Amino acid sequence: MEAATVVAAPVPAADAAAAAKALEKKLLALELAPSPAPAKKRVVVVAPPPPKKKLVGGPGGYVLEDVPHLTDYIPDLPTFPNPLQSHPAYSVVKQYFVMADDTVAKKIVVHKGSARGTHFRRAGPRQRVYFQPDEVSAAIVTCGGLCPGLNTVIRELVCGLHDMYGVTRVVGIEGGYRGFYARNTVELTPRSVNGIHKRGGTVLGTSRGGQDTAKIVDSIQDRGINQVYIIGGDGTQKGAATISAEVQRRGLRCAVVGVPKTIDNDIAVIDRSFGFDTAVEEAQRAINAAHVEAESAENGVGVVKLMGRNSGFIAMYATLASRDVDLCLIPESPFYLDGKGGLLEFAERRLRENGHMVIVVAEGAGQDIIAKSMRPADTHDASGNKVLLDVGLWLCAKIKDHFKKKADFPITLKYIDPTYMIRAVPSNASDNVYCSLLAHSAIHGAMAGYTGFTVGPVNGRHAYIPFYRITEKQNKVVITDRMWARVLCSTYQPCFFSLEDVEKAAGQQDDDEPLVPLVEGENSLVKPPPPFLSSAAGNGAALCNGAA
Ligand SMILES: Nc1ncnc2c1ncn2[C@@H]1O[C@H](COP(=O)(O)OP(=O)(O)O)[C@@H](O)[C@H]1O
Ligand SMILES: O=P(O)(O)OC[C@H]1O[C@](O)(COP(=O)(O)O)[C@@H](O)[C@@H]1O
Ligand SMILES: [Mg+2]
Repeated sequence: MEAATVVAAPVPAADAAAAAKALEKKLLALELAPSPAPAKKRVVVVAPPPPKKKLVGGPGGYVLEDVPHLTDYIPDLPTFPNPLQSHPAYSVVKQYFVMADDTVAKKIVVHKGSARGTHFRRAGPRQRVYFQPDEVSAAIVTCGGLCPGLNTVIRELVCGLHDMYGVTRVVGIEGGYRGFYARNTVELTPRSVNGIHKRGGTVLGTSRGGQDTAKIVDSIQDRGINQVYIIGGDGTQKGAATISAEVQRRGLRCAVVGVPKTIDNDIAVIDRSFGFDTAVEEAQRAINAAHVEAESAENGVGVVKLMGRNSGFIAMYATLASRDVDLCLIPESPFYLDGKGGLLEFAERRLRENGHMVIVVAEGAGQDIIAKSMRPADTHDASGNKVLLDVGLWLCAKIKDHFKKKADFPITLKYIDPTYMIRAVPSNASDNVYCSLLAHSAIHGAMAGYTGFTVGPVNGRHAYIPFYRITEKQNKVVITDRMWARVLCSTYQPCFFSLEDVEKAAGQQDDDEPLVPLVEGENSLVKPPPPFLSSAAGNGAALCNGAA
């Protein structure tokens, strides 16, 4: 690679302090808010200031958003030849080691004349490592909600460390973050984890909340742990970032590595999260059941609730895969029930046309509209995630009420909530392979002395991504992207968009993607909208009414 300039961009301490203060205020407000079922006591996270961002510039607008390295804060660390060099399986592999300065482009589609843009450090084994196998003491922890593949990642971390690098000291932290200081560790060996990938859940247990960074790092220090593998979602990765910052502040020779987990696929930057593929596949069984029930009844309605707190990816992909779904509702796309272009009008029309319909609803959909007719629970879980109102039950009640008023139109509605069943299954074949690659990439990074990163595929190539990149925003379905259009096109459901929704979605769209000027006419989403899109509907704001 061409000569690069190192530009260290410090995150202002004031920002970190303000963020910690805002979080404290938020948590305090939650603590004071009346709540019918108070959540467990939450621990306020007083985060150490995050380490400086490592940005490396190059020609043509090339930017490497690099990850920290142990040598950034511990000079003169000795290095050793990578044991893979003499490994019978790997030594014959041509070009097994990655080039030291290989990077992975965040954007794979380029436009003529555009800058080379953001890159991340390529994952993979390096020729020199910063740990001797017999001095490694690794710990693995799983946090947050369950997700298919957790056990596979645990297994592959243990076996990968052992088989590739000869590491024998690996412990599991039980019950999530709080297990660092509230529980004993459990020894993990290739033998003890051998068959765990065939089981759902996590053999280590998991939890929400219980985040005390200082105590966690005390435990890391006291136990002599020098590689920590933290498997979890967006909340967990935020926790990992604070742990990593504290480890660096204390000058510990300890690599802190995040492995992204979330069934919701809501983690930014990476192509997808493990368990998502399994979840979409498993969701098909519920949708099939709903379809069979709906088809077999007079005016049958099958409603399936799927997971997706803030991001509707499971619902969207399950809908596209199934082809039996008439209506897909996701958190990112607000909807309304009554009036022209509303959900109930659409349901009636679809039932009259087809005699049955299937609705897939993500658990985070319609929260605003439900809150208008239902007292919000106004409570958060131990990690600070908002507890959702049950959109599935609410929607079923609304549909039943609507058709009850129509004596000549009896319906049969069946509601299926497979959410926890889906989350509890073991990962499928493709997720299993993916989990192995994630685990191996994580190990290579830690052995090479990198720290403070989450591992994951970016445009198909595994990369080391700084924590701040993963935690700064969630991955969401962009309703003005082509993928959501595919859903609308396959279901012929109303799009319910208001101009406000479109503008909001446009703000979430990738800045790097220029709007292609149409050869003829205007882009339909650029104001003013064509007359057929602006027909005032139920709430007077819908852009299109789905009268397909
Ligand atoms: N902003 C945060 N800072 C530090 N730790 C956090 C933060 N948010 C969540 N955590 C911790 O991460 C763990 C998992 O978070 P949670 O949101 O429940 O699940 P997930 O990681 O799957 O999103 C919990 O132990 C929680 O205390
Ligand atoms: O009942 P729980 O354990 O709080 O889990 C419910 C939540 O967990 C999830 O499955 C995954 O969320 P996380 O990735 O944040 O753990 C969400 O879809 C869902 O809202
Ligand atoms: Mg989460």
